[in-house]
Amino acid sequence: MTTEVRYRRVLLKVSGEALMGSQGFGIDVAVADRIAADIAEARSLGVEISIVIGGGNIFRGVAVASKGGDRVTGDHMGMLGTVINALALRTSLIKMGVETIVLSAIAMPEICESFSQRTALAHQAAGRVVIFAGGTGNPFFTTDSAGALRAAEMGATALFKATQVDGIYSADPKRDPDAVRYDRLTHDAVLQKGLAVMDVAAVALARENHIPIVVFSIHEKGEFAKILSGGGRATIVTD
Ligand SMILES: Nc1ncnc2c1ncn2[C@@H]1O[C@H](COP(=O)(O)OP(=O)(O)OP(=O)(O)O)[C@@H](O)[C@H]1O
Ligand SMILES: O=c1ccn([C@@H]2O[C@H](COP(=O)(O)O)[C@@H](O)[C@H]2O)c(=O)[nH]1
Repeated sequence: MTTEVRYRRVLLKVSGEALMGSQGFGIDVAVADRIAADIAEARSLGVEISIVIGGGNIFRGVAVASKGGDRVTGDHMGMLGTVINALALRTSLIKMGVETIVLSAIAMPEICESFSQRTALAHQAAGRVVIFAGGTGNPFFTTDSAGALRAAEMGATALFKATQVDGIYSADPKRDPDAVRYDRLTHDAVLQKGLAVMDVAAVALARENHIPIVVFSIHEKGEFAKILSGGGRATIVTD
């Protein structure tokens, strides 16, 4: 079915941290299944969706660096965590009947195919959901930057960040109860105000490629499809 939607081709950045549910670490399969159901619902609107998955539920390189360890090794560990998450989300999507392929920025041919833009576009054209694992494949980046990068490479008309909060605030709402939520912002304003919901490199790359960013809560069931259909609760960042 094809319905009237805000965006026809989107890159969805899924929070790794959200995957752990209330467990405190790792993957709660029920949460992965729920996120997969939301993706399947959005797809049924006729939207082409590719996904970058984070790794915050498993490992972040800065955790090693903050304890005096080697940042690059820590980042390698973080990127490997995103591959684990990608395999879990693929399993959940396949259970929902959604044809899904994992492409990794770091070659591991026994486990999944390697990323190339050509391969990714071919899978997308064949109607598959593509999950990009391994971030950008480089240390000192995040999966938000990978999201902006893959959005540009896939010709996505929006970058959706499905995260722990329901939009962008004047400060981190988890730390500042007086933080005020924005409905709309420009890329420039996000950068100038130093709003840390996404890293600077990701916002700058989206700005350069005129890709809107949509920040919404991953915890609200059905929100992804609602926003695509013109409703829902999100902060929308445009030029
Ligand atoms: N100005 C802000 N507006 C909204 N959230 C903010 C802001 N500043 C900081 N944050 C925090 O940023 C977090 C989202 O960033 P982050 O990418 O680290 O998490 P994530 O989406 O769970 O990703 P992952 O687990 O994949 O790394 C929010 O949960 C929120 O607490
Ligand atoms: O391009 C990338 C993407 C990620 N990393 C490392 O992985 C972890 C997990 O990613 P999150 O975006 O924090 O969810 C990240 O902290 C980095 O350590 C990377 O090195 N390069």
